[in-house]
Amino acid sequence: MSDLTVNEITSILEGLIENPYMFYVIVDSDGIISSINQTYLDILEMKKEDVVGRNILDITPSSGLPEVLRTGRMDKADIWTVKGRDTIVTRVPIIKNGKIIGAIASSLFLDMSGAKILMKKLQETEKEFTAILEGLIESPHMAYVIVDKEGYITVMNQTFLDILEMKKEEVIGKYVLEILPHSKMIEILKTGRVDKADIWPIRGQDTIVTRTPIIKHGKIIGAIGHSLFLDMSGAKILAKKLQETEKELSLYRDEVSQIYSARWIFDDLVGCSQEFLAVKSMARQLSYSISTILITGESGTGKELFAQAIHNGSERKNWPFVRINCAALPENLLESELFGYEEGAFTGARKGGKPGKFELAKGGTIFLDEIGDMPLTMQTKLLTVLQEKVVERVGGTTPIAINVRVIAATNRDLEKMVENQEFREDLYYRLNVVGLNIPPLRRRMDDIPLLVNDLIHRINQCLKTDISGIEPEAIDLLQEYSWPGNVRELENLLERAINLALMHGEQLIRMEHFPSLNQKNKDKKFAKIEILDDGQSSLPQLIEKIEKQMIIQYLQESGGNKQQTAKMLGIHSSALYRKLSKYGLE
Ligand SMILES: Nc1ncnc2c1ncn2[C@@H]1O[C@H](COP(=O)(O)OP(=O)(O)OP(=O)(O)O)[C@@H](O)[C@H]1O
Repeated sequence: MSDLTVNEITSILEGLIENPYMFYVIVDSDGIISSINQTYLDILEMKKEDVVGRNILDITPSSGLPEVLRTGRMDKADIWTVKGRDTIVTRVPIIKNGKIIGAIASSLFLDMSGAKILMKKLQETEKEFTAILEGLIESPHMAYVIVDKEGYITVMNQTFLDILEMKKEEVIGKYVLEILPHSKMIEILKTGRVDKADIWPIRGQDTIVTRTPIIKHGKIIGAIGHSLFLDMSGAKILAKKLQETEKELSLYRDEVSQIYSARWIFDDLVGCSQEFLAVKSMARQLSYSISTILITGESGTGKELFAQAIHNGSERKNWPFVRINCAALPENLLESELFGYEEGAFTGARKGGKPGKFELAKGGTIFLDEIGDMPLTMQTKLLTVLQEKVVERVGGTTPIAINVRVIAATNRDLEKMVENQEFREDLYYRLNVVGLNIPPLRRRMDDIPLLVNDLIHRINQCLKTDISGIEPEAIDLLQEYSWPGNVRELENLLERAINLALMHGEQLIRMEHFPSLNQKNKDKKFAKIEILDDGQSSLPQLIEKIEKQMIIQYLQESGGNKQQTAKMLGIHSSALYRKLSKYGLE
């Protein structure tokens, strides 16, 4: 406004204000009227030309404008009677470059009948409010006290009086600390803070107390304290229920953390062969990352152990490790197991729904075992989840964000499955961000002595036995076998051997305690001879044929490990090398 002249302001206002319920007058710095609207002229019963150019005091002797011109102060909402009608007048100085160059008076006309209706409504509302307040104050479930700004009690309801076993006249007008020595009301008066839902004992009963200052015109004029009284019998039932629920909850929590936890750590993974150590060190590295991992390897090689160790070596170790066997469930169940379901999603759906494994694994790791056996339609759904990082429960519509590391495992040849269109190629690449291949036991026969000792120790603990060890010949026997069932098979055979040893009253495991292995080794050798005996070869030729066949067979069984093959053949490795070159098998 300060950049405009009085005349400019006048013309703007003249254009704007043609409101019959508003009147205004503008004067310059000398109090000379420069503009006036029709509404005001009608009140004065004068014409514009008789008013403009004259001093405001000539027209309205009691005008407040000269005072505004003198002081530069604004008059907000002054009640002003014009021809017997009350109006609210606002007077504003017009200031330009720090100087008062004029003033405006404008007023909103109040129609008095309207004002009366307003007043009546206000009174009614007030009555209603008072009734509500009284109702509240007299509520038997609520204790109430009000103090004035000095801390003297002005109101106390019957409930509070009953608790204190006092009469109204004994408390009203008393200093609050005299009646309630530990009251915090004085602090509220001093600080103006609000205490919402404080737990406070009143006569030995814990109650929920709220304390609020009463503020008028920015000043604290008192304070209210009220408490919600719990019916004690109800409260006790509630408390009992709460305790029971808490117990139940902690039981579930324990159960969940027991079920969904990983046991194995890297130190438990036994092996000293080059191949095994390389895989172990790679897995250790992977535990620091969050990438999805695909663990491949034959059945019983320790894929799940590796997955657990990776989880336990990661930052997620205190969160769940949730395993799901994708081969064990039919397709429809697999979906609800993985993603959960909402109440009423299908007949038999549990009330309240059920979280899926992805939800349960929140913050942790989900281990998708036997991923190669997942049906194609589920593969598509899994791919979407991995891409979008949200799951939707079966029958639900709300997406749930998941923060889960995925480790998948399979003993199947996924690449071949992709070729045969039995496994989605895009899912394969999404899972195989990092691949970890656990070598079969026959490719790392050097691990056998260590593994055997570790397994004997574990089986001893489990069966509460005390087998002292194993004889070297038995170890040799174990190292000659091809272990199609890998470490799991070794574990089973050892357990059987321990039982046999104990039955014979022995503490040491010997070759004889592996009858099936002895038999298998014999069968294998006989089988080869039978196949090779064509009845036409001379003896030296036949011997050479047998030798060549055996070398090929053992090489295959040991995964090309020559040292291992030599051991299986019972010859020195240099002899094996000579024979390899003799038969063109290098
Ligand atoms: N390096 C190891 N050190 C100690 N024990 C091992 C090792 N590898 C495997 N085992 C033993 O072998 C058993 C089988 O391991 P695991 O279940 O992890 O194999 P897997 O490859 O996941 O098998 P599957 O493909 O059948 O699910 C384990 O219970 C464990 O006792």
